[in-house]
Amino acid sequence: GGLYSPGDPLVLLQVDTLESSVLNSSSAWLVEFYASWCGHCVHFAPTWRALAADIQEWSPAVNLGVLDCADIANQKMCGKFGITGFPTLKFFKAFSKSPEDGIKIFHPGDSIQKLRQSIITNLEMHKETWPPACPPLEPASVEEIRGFFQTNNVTYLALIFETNDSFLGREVTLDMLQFENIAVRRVLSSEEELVKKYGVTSFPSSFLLIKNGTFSRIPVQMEARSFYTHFLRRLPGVMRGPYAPIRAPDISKVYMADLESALHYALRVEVARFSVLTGERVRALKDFVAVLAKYFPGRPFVRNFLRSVDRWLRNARESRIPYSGLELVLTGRKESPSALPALVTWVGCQGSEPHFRGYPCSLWTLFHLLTVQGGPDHSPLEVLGAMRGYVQSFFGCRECAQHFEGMAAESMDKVRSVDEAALWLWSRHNRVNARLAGTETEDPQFPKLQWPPPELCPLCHSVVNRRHVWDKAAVLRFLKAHFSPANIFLDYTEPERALVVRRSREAKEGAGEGGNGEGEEEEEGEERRPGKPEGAGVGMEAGGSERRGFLGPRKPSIVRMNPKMQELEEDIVDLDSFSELHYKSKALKAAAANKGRRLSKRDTIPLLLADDSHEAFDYAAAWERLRRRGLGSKQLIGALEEDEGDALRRNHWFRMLGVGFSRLDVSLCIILYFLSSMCLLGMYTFFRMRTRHRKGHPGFPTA
Ligand SMILES: Cc1cc2nc3c(=O)[nH]c(=O)nc-3n(C[C@H](O)[C@H](O)[C@H](O)COP(=O)(O)OP(=O)(O)OC[C@H]3O[C@@H](n4cnc5c(N)ncnc54)[C@H](O)[C@@H]3O)c2cc1C
Repeated sequence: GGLYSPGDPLVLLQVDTLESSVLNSSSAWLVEFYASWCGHCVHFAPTWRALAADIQEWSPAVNLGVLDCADIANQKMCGKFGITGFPTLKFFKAFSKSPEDGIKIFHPGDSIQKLRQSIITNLEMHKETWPPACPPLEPASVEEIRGFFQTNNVTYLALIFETNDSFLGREVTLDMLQFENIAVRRVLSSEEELVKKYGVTSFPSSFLLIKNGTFSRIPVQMEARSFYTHFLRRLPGVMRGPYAPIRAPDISKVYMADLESALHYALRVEVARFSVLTGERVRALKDFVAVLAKYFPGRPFVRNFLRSVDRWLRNARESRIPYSGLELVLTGRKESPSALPALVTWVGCQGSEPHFRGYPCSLWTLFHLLTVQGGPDHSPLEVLGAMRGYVQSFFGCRECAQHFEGMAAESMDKVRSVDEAALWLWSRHNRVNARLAGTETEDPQFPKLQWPPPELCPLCHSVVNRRHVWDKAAVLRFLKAHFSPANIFLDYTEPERALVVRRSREAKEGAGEGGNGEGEEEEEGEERRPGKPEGAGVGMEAGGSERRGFLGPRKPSIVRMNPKMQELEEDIVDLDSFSELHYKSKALKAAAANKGRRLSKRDTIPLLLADDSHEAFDYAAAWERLRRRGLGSKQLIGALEEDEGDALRRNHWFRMLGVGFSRLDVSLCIILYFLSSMCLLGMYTFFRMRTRHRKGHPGFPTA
C-alpha cells in the first residue's frame, strides 16, 4: 500500500482524481509525488504528514495532496506530470491549466517550517488568479488600516508588527482563514507611522483593533504563531466561517447531505460488500433502487442518475449480478457518475462523536422520507417492502436487521394504505428508539426520544387521564410536512456545478463513447472501461476511528414498562416519564442550538476507496461488540414487541383523512371561525349586560 492513509489530513490523489483536483482549481495545491518503495520517501513521509496537520486550516486557500507513482495505475499520470525522481514536490497555483504548470519545489529535505514558508512564497506569486479563499498576505499600509472598519465587515483586526523577513504575520493570517469576524494583517517594522501610532517597540508584537475604535496589545506569553492563533480564535464573536463549519443542525429540518450520503453509502459501500449479488439480494436491490428512482425527491441530476441505475438493473435479467458491473454504472462515464458524493457528509445525522449516528440515522431518514412521497393510489407496501428487503439483504447491522424483520413479519402486511405505511414506520422507529434509549448506542447529545418531541409537533401530543397519547392524525400530517421536499435543505451538499465539471471530465475521458447516455442502456460499457473505478472497495467503512460504546448512565426509558397497559394501548407514556421526555428534548434542543460545539466539515468522513479493512470502521462488528456486551434492555424489547401497534385500529380516521387534507383543513378553519364568532358574540353580550347593570347602579365606582 501507499505511505499515507485516509486518516492523514491530506488528499490521497489517484490517476482519476489528480487532474480534476489540481487543475482549474480555485485552491492552490502542493502535491508530493512519491514511490512507496523509495527510502527517501519513507523518511520524508512523517514530515509531510506533520506539515499537512500543521497547515490544514489553510484549506481551501491551499491543499496538500499525495500521489503514489509506484502504483501501476498512476505511472502514466506521473509521466504526464514530468515526475522523474522521488519524492518530487510540485506547487500548482490556483487555476493552473496543465500538468506543466506545476512548480517544482526543490527542497524535500527541508523542515516543516521551511516548507510552510515555501508555500507562502508560492502563494504570493499568484497575480490575477489569487485563490478566492486566500486572504491578502501583503503588508498593510497606513491608508488601509485607517479605513479598515469602513470597508471590512468584521469586529476585529489583528495587526502583527514584524520585520520584512518574518513569516509570522502571514502564517497567522492563513491560520485564521476559516474564521469569521476577524482579519489579520502584517505590518512591517518599516511602516513608521503605524509603528509610532501603536507605540511598537519590539518585533514581532501584535495589537488587536476593535471596530468600536479601541485597541490593545495582544496579551500572549510568547510572540509566536500558536499563541496568537489560540488567542484570536477564542475572541467573543469569532467563529468558523463558511469554509469549514457544519453548524449545529436544526432538528426541524431534513438535510439533503444526509440523504445523498445515505445513497452513496448504501449503494457503494453496503451493496459493495457482496462481490456477486444473487437471488434475494438481486430482488432487494432492484426494489430498493426502483423506489429511489420513483420517489426520491432529489436534485434533478441525482434523480436522473437514480433512474439510469434503475433502468440498468431492470435490464439485467440474469439472476446473478457481479458488483463490478453495477459499480461501472454507479461510476461509469455515461451515467452521471458524480451524482453520488464521494464522501459522506452528515449534517442532521452528525453525532457528537464519529461513532454515533451517521449512516443508520440517514437510512431511517431516507425511508421515512420515501414513505410519505407516494400518493393515496400507490401501493402501500412498495416502500416498506423495499426497506424490508434492503435491511434484510444489505444492512450491515445484522442485529438491527433481525429486529426489524421481526417487526415486519409481525404486522407489516396489515398495512392497507400509504398513510398507514408512513405511520407504521414511525411507530416502529419509536419502538426502536425506546429500546435503545440509555444504551451505549445513544449519542448523549442526541438522546433517543419518542419522536416528534412536543417542540417539533405540539399537536401530536395530548393527555388523556394523565396519560400521554399520540394524536395520530396530527402525527401523519407532521410526517408529511417534515419529510416533504420543501423541508429538505441543501446545506453542505456538493454544488451541482462541481459535480457537472467532474462529470464532463469523465465524459471526456471516455472519448469515443458519444451521447450522454440518458435513456440509453449501458451494458456495453462493462467491458470497455479500463482501470479500477472509484469506490471499488469491498466491505470498507468510513472513518478512521473505531466505534466505541458510550458507557454513560442508563437513562430511564420514557415508554411505560407496564406490559399490561401496553397490551391495551401502544404509544402511551405516563405523564411523569413524559416530562422526562420533554426535559430530554429540551436538552437536545440546547445541544443543537447552544452547546457551542460547531461541527467541522473536517468531521466529514472520507471513505476508504480501497479494501483497507484494517482501518475500516465496521458497523456490523461494532454492533456485534455491543450485542456481546448486552444492551441491557431485552425485557423492554420483549414487552414492546408483544404489543401490537394500534396504528391500524383507528381506521375510520384514515378513511376520513383519505379524503385529503385540504378538506380537513377547511373544516377546521370553519370550526375555528365559528368558535371565534361565538366567542365574540359572548363577549359582546357580556359587556352589554355589564353596561346595563352599571347604568342601573350609578353609584358604582368606575375603573
Ligand atoms: C432499520 C433499522 C433498525 C435498527 N435497529 C437497531 C437495533 O436493533 N439496535 C441498535 O442498536 N440500533 C439499531 N438501529 C440504529 C438506531 O436505530 C439508530 O439509527 C442509531 O442509533 C442512530 O440514532 P440517531 O440518534 O441518529 O437517531 P435515529 O433513530 O437513527 O433517527 C434518525 C432521525 O430520524 C428522525 N426520527 C426519530 N424517530 C423517528 C420516528 N419514530 N419517526 C420518524 N422519524 C424519526 C429524527 O429526526 C432522527 O434524528 C437501527 C437502524 C435501522 C435503520
